[in-house]
Amino acid sequence: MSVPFSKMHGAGNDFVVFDGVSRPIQLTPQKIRRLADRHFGIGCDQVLLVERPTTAGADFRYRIFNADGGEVEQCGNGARCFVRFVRDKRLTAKDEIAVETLAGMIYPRLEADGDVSVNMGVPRFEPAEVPFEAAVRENVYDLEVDGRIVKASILSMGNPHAVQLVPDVDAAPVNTQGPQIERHPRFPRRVNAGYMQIVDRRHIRLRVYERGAGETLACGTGACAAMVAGRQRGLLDDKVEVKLTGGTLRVSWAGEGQPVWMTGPAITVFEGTIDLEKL
Ligand SMILES: N[C@@H](CCC[C@H](N)C(=O)O)C(=O)O
Repeated sequence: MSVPFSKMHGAGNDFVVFDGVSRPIQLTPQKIRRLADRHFGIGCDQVLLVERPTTAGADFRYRIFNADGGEVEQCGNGARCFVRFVRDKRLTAKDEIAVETLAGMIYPRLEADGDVSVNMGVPRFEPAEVPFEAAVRENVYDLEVDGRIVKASILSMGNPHAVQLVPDVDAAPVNTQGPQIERHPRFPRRVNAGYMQIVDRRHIRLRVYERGAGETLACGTGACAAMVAGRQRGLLDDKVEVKLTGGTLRVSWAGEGQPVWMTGPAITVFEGTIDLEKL
């Protein structure tokens, strides 16, 4: 039986989105890999599934699957597309939505100009999230990669990130070193590897080698993690524009213990139907 889907993107990070509220959608890792395949499927970085909530007070449950088929905790660009999707499909009329994710609740808000802002929650640095014995100054850790020491800020935006400072993001070894960091033995659940160039105190450039998806044109949680990492190193103000390959996001963070806010676009590219049984 064919089911409807929407093909969406947020700053070029692209998604296949299913409505699991109106009908049950059964996805397996193998089906997700096939859907995400840019030659044999629809093609996307992540598959998103909107479902009824299981938590009191939540409006929806939002599930995220990387292109490699694995279910993950959080996706920032996806959260914005999620809002556009539930509004366009008339699954809610609310502007502010309480959303259950594997990483806990998030609270996205549709803005008057069509952009979406998301309260992405409080960044975490505690040992359960950061598998290193000793914190070092400004949350920067030494990682050994190919016999060389790489300095990275390690933190969780619900999902794990390792963010490096680089002088020129265009020349950063995103696709050579990124996969090694993603699967570095220090990260048993793997990690998203970010490369941040500081332009000035209110502007950064960023590329991210995403866990389970490879380099994407934008990573929302990666943008939040990079901004927090830059703030911890004393290099950024509390409101920053993050320029990614596929677009720009606005991120603000007042400091430790406070949530990170991210604002940016959420675009529907096309809609279609697909027979999940025949994948
Ligand atoms: N593209 C996303 C992050 C998706 C999940 C990530 N690859 C992970 O495995 O944690 C974003 O916009 O945040």
